Amino acid sequence: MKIKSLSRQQVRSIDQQAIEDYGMTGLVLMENAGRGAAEVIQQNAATGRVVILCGKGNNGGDGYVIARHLDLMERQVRVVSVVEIDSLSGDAAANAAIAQKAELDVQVATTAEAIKTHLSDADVIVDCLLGTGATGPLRGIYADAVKVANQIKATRIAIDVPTGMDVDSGEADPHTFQAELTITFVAKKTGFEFEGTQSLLGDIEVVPIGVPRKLLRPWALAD
Ligand SMILES: NC(=O)C1=CN([C@@H]2O[C@H](COP(=O)(O)OP(=O)(O)OC[C@H]3O[C@@H](n4cnc5c(N)ncnc54)[C@H](OP(=O)(O)O)[C@@H]3O)[C@@H](O)[C@H]2O)[C@H](O)CC1
Ligand SMILES: [K+]
Repeated sequence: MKIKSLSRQQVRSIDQQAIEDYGMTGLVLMENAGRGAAEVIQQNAATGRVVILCGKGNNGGDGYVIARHLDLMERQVRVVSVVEIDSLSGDAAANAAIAQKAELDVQVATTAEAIKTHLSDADVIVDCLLGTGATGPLRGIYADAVKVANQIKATRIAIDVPTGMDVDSGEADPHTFQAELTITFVAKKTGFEFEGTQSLLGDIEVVPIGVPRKLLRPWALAD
């Protein structure tokens, strides 16, 4: 089923309906998102060390799921959290805890220098810093993290939306993550259609996250 581009509000309400009306859980949606993204990463960047930059919200939570599934594929993978892990909550905190209990390589780096150190041997950099919860210009360590990531010679893959890009308007912060590939959930986002976003998005792959067809029908593109 092809879904038309969705706004922040639309994709977040689909999330809410899947949970409230269909009884799905955020953890199931996050697992589907992360597993699907890991499979697309494996298809597009099949070798080398993957370093995943994680923020404090559910976009970051996706990163811990992606790490677990790439580890299962026997990839070398490292998570770099730009915030203290105990500042995470909900599904993101749950997946960070699973990753740590699984003894995955999880590092906390809250300065540009520390981030640079942990990115220095990356062949692939995955942006799980901010997704549809981002508002306004990049704050603090997030701007630093994107700046450092854009300077490293590696394949850059954005999860859901390149950090720094507004998901509705396509407006890009001066330090927006420059992706070769953007893996986005449920559907493309309205902001992706705007002038100048192509050079930041790279190729776009849409990953379904298990939301029932009936729920998606109102946004389906006529076949
Ligand atoms: N149905 C789906 O598509 C699913 C998507 N998933 C993923 O979840 C994210 C959305 O997660 P959310 O927690 O709502 O938001 P983010 O992770 O994008 O943002 C987290 C927090 O970051 C802070 N923030 C916001 N703007 C900025 C900024 N400009 N600079 C710095 N920090 C910022 C803010 O927290 P504060 O406390 O600082 O205000 C945000 O709350 C979605 O994109 C997908 O990746 C689910 O995994 C599954 C279903
Ligand atoms: K992102």
